[in-house]
Amino acid sequence: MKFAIIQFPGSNCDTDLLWAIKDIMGAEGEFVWHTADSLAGFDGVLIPGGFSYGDYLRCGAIAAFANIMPEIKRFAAEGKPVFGTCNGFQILIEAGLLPGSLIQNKSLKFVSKWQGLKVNNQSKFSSNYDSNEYIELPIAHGDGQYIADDATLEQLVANNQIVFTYENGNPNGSTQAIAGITNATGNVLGMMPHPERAMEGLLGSDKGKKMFQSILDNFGE
Ligand SMILES: NC(=O)CC[C@H](N)C(=O)O
Repeated sequence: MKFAIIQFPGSNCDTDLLWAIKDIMGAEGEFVWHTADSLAGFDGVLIPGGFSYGDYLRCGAIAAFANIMPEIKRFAAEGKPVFGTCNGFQILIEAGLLPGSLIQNKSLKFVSKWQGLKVNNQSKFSSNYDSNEYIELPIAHGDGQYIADDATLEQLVANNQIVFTYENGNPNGSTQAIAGITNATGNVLGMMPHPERAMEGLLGSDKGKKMFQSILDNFGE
């Protein structure tokens, strides 16, 4: 599979994502600048973290109108995998590809640490994990508090769209401790934690690998 890693002014985990998908997972990957208008030849989209456009207006709000976004929306509508971590999650929400909102952490403070998570393995992005597996991944954000109206939350639960929830503390005050969700059709995933920073034991953990392996297994030929 060949993945497009979308770069915006202010992206900062783009190289980590490319390294994760290419060097660790052995798939193909290439950077795509936000002004591009085609994803021809790609099988998946990875949107990195960072501070696109300096987080101005709201995190992800300006990136959601980038030239490449209509193409990412087409890609998502065709059922191809679209993944966003941290600022990538914020961009997917601002673009309307995922429901709800991400607002400032309840503490009003930026939080950067390893965070416990529980994994729901009933998704195409998590099927390689054990049922309810406990993992720890790095988080680093100021605006990670997930909120949504009651109808949206009910739909997320009923449709099994909540993939990652915080365990051992809720670092940003997210509703129902939500850390990552998919869209209704299960091919777009956004999450605040950074699996691309947990790809080998030497760096603290390789628990992020199962997420990328799930994408390769479930969306590859
Ligand atoms: N690490 C990130 O991607 C940060 C996301 C966003 N800029 C925030 O502070 O919430």
